[in-house]
Amino acid sequence: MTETTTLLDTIRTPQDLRDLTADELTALAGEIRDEIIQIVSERGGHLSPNLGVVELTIALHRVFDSPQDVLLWDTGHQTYVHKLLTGRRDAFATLRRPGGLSGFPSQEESEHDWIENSHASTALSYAHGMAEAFESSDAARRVVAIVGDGALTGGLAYEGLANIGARGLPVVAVLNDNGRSYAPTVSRLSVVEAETSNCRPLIRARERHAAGPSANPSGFFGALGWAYLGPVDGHDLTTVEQTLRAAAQMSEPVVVHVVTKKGRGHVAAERDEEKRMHDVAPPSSSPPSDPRPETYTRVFSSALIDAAARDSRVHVITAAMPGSVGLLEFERRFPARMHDVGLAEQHAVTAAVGMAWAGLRPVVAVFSTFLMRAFDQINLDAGLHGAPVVFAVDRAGITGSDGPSHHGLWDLALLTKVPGLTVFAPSSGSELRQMLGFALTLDGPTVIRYPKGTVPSQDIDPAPTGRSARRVRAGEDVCLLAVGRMLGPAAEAADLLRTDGVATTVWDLRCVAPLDPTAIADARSYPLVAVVEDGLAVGGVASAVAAALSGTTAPLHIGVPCAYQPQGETDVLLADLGLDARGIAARVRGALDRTNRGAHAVR
Ligand SMILES: Cc1ncc(C[n+]2csc(CCOP(=O)(O)OP(=O)(O)O)c2C)c(N)n1
Ligand SMILES: CC(=O)[C@@H](O)[C@H](O)COP(=O)(O)O
Ligand SMILES: [Mg+2]
Repeated sequence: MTETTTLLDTIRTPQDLRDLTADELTALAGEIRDEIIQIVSERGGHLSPNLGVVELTIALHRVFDSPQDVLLWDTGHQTYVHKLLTGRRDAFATLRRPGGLSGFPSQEESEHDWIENSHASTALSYAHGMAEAFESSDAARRVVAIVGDGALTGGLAYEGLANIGARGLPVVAVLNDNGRSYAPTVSRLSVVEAETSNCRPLIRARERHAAGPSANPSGFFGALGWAYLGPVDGHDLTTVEQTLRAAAQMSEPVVVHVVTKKGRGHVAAERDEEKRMHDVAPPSSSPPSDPRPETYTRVFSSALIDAAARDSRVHVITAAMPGSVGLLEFERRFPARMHDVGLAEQHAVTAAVGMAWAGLRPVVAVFSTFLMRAFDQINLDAGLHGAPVVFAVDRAGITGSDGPSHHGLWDLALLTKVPGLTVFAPSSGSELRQMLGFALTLDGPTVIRYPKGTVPSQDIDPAPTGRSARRVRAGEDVCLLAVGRMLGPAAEAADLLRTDGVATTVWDLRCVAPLDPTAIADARSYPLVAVVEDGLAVGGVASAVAAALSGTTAPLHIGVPCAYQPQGETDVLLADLGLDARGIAARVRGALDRTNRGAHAVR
């Protein structure tokens, strides 16, 4: 029996949308929501951002001729509808799986996709560049940037707005204003626009959309050289389409301000006060355990609350991810000391230096991958001034299904090059807790980097406090220097090596900048040293150890190649990279064999 053919089944390319009636479009929107809710519920992913842009995406693909016209999705987590309408409906069930559809746009997947990374606030910069090129070649191609209200709190977005406005390039910027990042969006430009242009709060301007769009030369966008259409109801497909068609005819930069509801059509999402079910974890394969397994993020959250209870100078800054980095309870306990600066990591770092200068003890809680855009601020605002800022760098190392733009692989290689920056890598929850308490006593900048996921069920050889590394087991053939969560696999690899008769010492480095002289002095006495890190193999901790051991044995670099790593299950990705016990042991055996062959060759 043939399965019932749905309208969605009939959409193979965006052109198939053109002939649908208004009723069919409404029915299609319902099918799309059902599909997204089903697949995300089964696999995890970004739920509410996508439910909020169903009508908008349909209208965009009816008005503009992708890929001749360019649709640039900022941050890209809200492109599931776009993927369903551009020939990927059959593959949609592979979303975020190894080898499956990416959770973000992917040029490899489709000619309709452009911006692959999920790092926010970039679309208008890409749009500026493409519009300049089309202008110079008289190419009749429209450039459309779809930017969330959260993404519009990132500084790079303003740089794009200013440049496009100054050049008067015919870019259409669709402001998808659902009032939220994860939490309610701070410093919402859309409110500024509504108030400035109409001296009315956005909520009253929402009533205005019924009167239809009107070009508005005044207001914030007008000051930057943009026309402004809206705000319009982003779920009223007819109005959105009309407004986009009006914008498509304009020969100047124009903002189309659509007001959408994050999670539209899914009651649980609409009621989720924390984050409107922005992202949903895949259902756990194991039965819920009580208590919940402890994660590094939850340990950080608890340790920070304890530190803040002891010291009123402790403040914390997040860049629009309070829940993801574990600050919700802190915010409930110390609302005046929790600062959400929006999608603005560079601002977060330098504001923290300002706080430190004025006598506070600021902590910046941020994903490793997103912190990288603030390297200059860490280096020359925090590092150069030796400011006592603590960076709680979450999601360090391989992170899993979000793929190459989310793995936190560059922090060790970059942050260990900042003079005076202390870098800790805890291997357990107790170490993380100790390190945070200790970092808040230091008079210079400190990084504590830790991975996504649960802490080891038991510490390997609980360590004394302080900065020192610690030796887990004594031996004399091989010295493994483990970084952070790599202590577990390194200790297991040591057990495997010992069954081969290879005496192996394992160090839990704990502090990777500056390196612990005790561990380095010990490592000098071994014929073979290996550094195991879930960061870049070249330029990271292993390179620092090689410099420290210079003149003696050059260490094995057991880490991640300098390449973009795919999406997948974290443990599988780590094993594929040789960062599990078997892989580490195999690398060491190989080095020993080469050493032994070399010794035989010399005789
Ligand atoms: C530079 C950067 N920092 C943090 C994030 C994590 N992040 C992903 S989506 C999101 C919220 C985006 O809000 P908005 O642009 O309004 O899009 P919405 O989800 O509301 O559609 C954040 C903070 C990111 N993608 N990029
Ligand atoms: C798109 C984005 O950047 C975040 O939503 C990210 O997907 C969350 O990652 P975690 O699952 O690690 O919280
Ligand atoms: Mg938003």
